[in-house]
Parts: sequence; structure tokens; C-alpha cells
Amino acid sequence: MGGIEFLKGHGTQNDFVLLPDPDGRLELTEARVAALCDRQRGLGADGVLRIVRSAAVGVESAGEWFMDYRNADGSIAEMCGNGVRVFVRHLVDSGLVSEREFVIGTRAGDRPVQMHADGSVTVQMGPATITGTSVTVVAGQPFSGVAVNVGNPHLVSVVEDDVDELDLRDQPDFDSDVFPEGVNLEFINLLGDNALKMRVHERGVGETRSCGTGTVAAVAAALHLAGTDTGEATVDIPGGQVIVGIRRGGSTLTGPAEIVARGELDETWWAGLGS
Ligand SMILES: N[C@H](CCC[C@H](N)C(=O)O)C(=O)O
Repeated sequence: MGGIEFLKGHGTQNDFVLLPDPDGRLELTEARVAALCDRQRGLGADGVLRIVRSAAVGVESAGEWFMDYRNADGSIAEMCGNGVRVFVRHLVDSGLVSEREFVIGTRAGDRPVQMHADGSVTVQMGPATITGTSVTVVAGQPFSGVAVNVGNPHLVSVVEDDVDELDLRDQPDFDSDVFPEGVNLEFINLLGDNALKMRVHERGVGETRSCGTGTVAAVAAALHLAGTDTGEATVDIPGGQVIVGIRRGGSTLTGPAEIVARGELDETWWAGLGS
């Protein structure tokens, strides 16, 4: 068997290691994911995207390809909005898919995608469902938030001060009765005329420069607080800007996707991490 191919890519600087594994042969253990994502002992990333045929993982999907997403700590999450865009960029650039509009399988369900001429990607992200309210505590300061499910769990807090002032180095406290599986925590400033500014502390990762599902949750929460469930907004995150659309029963995320590099993992290193 040749070396284990990988690629490195990002969507608004939420970065990923991509592992082409069409037949699902790689033993992708938590230890291997955590090592790959470690920025000193591995390649460094916020998550891993394994590219595997839906049939190879026994998933019923309209899409030939399934995105097997893992967080940097090795945990599995239902969906990754920035990751899907990078996943799509690779499938198209590599010629594995010849169309520009197709469907991707994910743990949150099938997601129709469209790659645009400029390399940006639009993802149908499914419903962004408001599920209640809760509280998070950041460096001793409590914030109330709107709970939103985008296939994965989020708590979105509107912050009066500039979100750049928040200290997100440590895991903010949250109510594990409300979020027994953990939660992605978004903090937003309302910039007016359909524009938000956001920072995020991601479940299973820590602070990231962007979180695609988080931007969808943020716009859904902002619209909900304004008394509606339909609208569009730009979201400025530290890693760039995306456009989010919310409608009843669905949402869209549009943003850039970059492939940075490709290479081979050292097989002795990989084997040494234990299968
Ligand atoms: N950390 C998230 C998954 C990755 C989400 C984020 N990277 C995105 O772009 O949506 C979770 O555990 O639900």
C-alpha cells in the first residue's frame, strides 16, 4: 500500500486535514485524529474530513460521497459547515465529481451543495431550529443565549461589548443538563442591516477562527430575537466572512473554500498511533 494521502484545506480559516479513503479502509481512531490535529506533534487542524463513499460506510444517501467529520479532540460531530465547503472543493478539483451541483452525505443527513465559478460553495444546511434558552459563563461573566440546533448543538449569546474583548482561552461553562452532548458557543455583536460579528468556542476543538454551523445558528438566533424566522445576513468571523440565509425548515451557507497542500502521512508514524 502506498503512503496515506492527505490534503490540508480551510474554509474562512477553520482548517482541516482531508483523508481520501473511498473504500473506508483507514482505521481512523480517536488517537489518530487527535494526533493529526495536534499543531506540534501532528499536521495541525480544527478537524478531520474523511472522504469515503456512502456505500462503503453503509449510509443510505443520495450522495455518492459521505463526509466523515471528526473534531480535533477525536470526537464525532454531526455536521461541519466550513468542512463541507472544503470537502466539495476537493471532490470537484480532484475530478472525483464532475458536476457543480450535487449531494453530500453527512451524519446530519443529505446536504445539497453548489460550487460557484469563483470557487466559493453554497451548502443547503437544513433547518436551524430554535430549541430554547440557556446560559454560558465566560471568565466569570454570565451570558444568556438562544439554543439552536443545526444538526449539531449551539448556544448563541448577543454581547453588548465588542466580542473581541472576550477571553475565550478556557472552555466557558454551560448547562450540561441542557446540552448533555456538549455545545458550540457563539458570541455575536449585531452590526445592524443584516450584518453580524461573531467569535466561537467550538465543542471538541476550542476557539476557532470560524464555525459554519455556528454562523447559521447565529443568524437564526438574531432573527428569532428580532421576532422572525426568515432572512439573510453576512457574518464576520475572525477568519473571514460568510453569507447565511434562513427560511422556515431550511438554511444556506455560502463562503470560500481553499485547498492549501497535499502530501503523504508517514506509515510508521500512523501505525505507531495504534489502530
Ligand atoms: N465542533 C462542532 C463540529 C464542527 C463545526 C464547525 N467546524 C463548522 O464549520 O460547522 C461540533 O462539535 O458540533
